[in-house]
Amino acid sequence: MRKIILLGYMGCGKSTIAKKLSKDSGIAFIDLDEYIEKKANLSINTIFEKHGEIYFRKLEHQLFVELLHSPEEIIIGLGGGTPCYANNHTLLIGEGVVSIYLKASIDTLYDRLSSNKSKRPLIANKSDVEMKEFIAMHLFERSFYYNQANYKVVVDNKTIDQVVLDVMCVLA
Ligand SMILES: Nc1ncnc2c1ncn2[C@@H]1O[C@H](COP(=O)(O)OP(=O)(O)O)[C@@H](O)[C@H]1O
Ligand SMILES: O=C(O)C1=C[C@@H](OP(=O)(O)O)[C@@H](O)[C@H](O)C1
Ligand SMILES: [Mg+2]
Repeated sequence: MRKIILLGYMGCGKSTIAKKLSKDSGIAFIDLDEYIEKKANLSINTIFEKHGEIYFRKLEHQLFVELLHSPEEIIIGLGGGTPCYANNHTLLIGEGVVSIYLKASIDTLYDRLSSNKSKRPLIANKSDVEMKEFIAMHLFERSFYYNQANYKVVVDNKTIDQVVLDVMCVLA
């Protein structure tokens, strides 16, 4: 059954939109980060701290593939880095998969992430000035992978409901 995949940079709204889209459409959703935390019985922060990022990326790949192979139709909210490692970007296209890049500007990401850093190990210890530079560089590096998605929805200055409607239009 079809897999609806939401991807994009940290803070673009993947987890939030996946949840609301699920509520409005009746299609079940799984947030990949939450799935990883449940399977590892550890928070994302603790996985990074105790085992390191490479371990996290391997687990992320393994569990993403597991979800893609599940028999049900599901909405999957990825982590910001998922498409950028282990050739996961090649899994964003193909039969039975609809992938949507939730595209946000550096300013939108900065505004959302500056008050939401603590559970995101890649930015948790950065100052506001460092954050802005980091997001700009990192988004540039990752854009190639995000642009592999089947569709793109711009999220800047849109409410959660508006973004969900835009995603539903793509799926219709
Ligand atoms: N369209 C939106 N408008 C305003 N705030 C949003 C919107 N989408 C998400 N947010 C907020 O941005 C923050 C990051 O959202 P989240 O869903 O965790 O992003 P991601 O999973 O992509 O990292 C949260 O505080 C969330 O409430
Ligand atoms: O961009 C990344 O590499 C990451 C994004 C996070 O997910 P969100 O995009 O939901 O914050 C989470 O998977 C982890 O902290 C690494
Ligand atoms: Mg998330």
